[in-house]
Amino acid sequence: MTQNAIEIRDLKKTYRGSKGEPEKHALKGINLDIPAGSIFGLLGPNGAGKSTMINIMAGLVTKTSGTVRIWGFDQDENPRQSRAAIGVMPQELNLDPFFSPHGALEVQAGLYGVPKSQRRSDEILAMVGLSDKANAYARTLSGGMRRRLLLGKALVHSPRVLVLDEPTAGVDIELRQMLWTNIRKLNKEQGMTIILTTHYLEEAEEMCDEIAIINHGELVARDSTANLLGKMDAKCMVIDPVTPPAQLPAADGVEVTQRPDGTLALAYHASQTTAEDVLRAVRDAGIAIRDVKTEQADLEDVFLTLTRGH
Ligand SMILES: Nc1ncnc2c1ncn2[C@@H]1O[C@H](COP(=O)(O)OP(=O)(O)OP(=O)(O)O)[C@@H](O)[C@H]1O
Repeated sequence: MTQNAIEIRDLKKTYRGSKGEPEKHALKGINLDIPAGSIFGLLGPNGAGKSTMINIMAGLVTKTSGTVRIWGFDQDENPRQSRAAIGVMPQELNLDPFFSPHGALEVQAGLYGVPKSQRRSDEILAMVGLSDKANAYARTLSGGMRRRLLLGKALVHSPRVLVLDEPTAGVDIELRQMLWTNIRKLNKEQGMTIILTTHYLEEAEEMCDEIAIINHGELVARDSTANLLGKMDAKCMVIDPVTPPAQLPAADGVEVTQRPDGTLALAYHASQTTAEDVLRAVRDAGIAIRDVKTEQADLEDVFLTLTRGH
């Protein structure tokens, strides 16, 4: 077994500008190793370059320069083996309306040269919960069913590495749980390396062992989820006082601002200060609390924190 499922070296992608627009440097020299057997999160704001990177791995977009090895196979030197090692569940729900789910899996298996005797279409349909729709027209499938079928299609050639581009964007809780369960199962039982892009910090926190963050085509962070979340523990408690405060609360590690609506925003780091410490500072300042809520750092804040100084 190779140690790294993916090895990316100095990967660059420049899109030519259309109609007099300047060219776009979507990836500016990425170096990244993704350990075999991990669940790896690729995070970044819109336009950061995530899809470009994934599509290069999948062989759907041509890189400008650099090397990509998938399961030890260099994409340029061993295109067939590197392609066989990876399966991709795309973001768009593009399915051929004329194929049933069973038909779609068979066609996909054919494309990858999987012999009939080794096809697992029924097993895959059962896994993604589509057995009862095996022979229905794709156009009669709901959005959630289509997404499950796309996951199934990515699995027909039993890839070592599974890439999921925004697997749970806009899906309901039930489907999200199902996708998460399936992904964990593939990782645990088959040792499949999973790479997923997501906008949801919660998803990354719950699913991923390690995370890379890209911004403007550059890698700005790469660490274990635990370490990154440690850096992302900025919280904010918002207090609505019964009467305007005579003095502002003061405590170590707490930054207080008065908002225009009369509420007090108390920013702190959960790893250093507890909510109880913050509340005590409020009470010590003689402030009676009408209402209280907490705001968590979202990906946007995390980015600001992580990219500050870059
Ligand atoms: N075919 C293309 N031609 C020109 N520019 C492109 C093309 N595809 C992407 N880009 C540009 O490259 C940059 C990176 O885009 P990319 O889709 O990889 O980002 P992303 O991180 O996947 O964003 P999202 O989360 O919105 O999918 C963006 O500025 C985008 O406008």
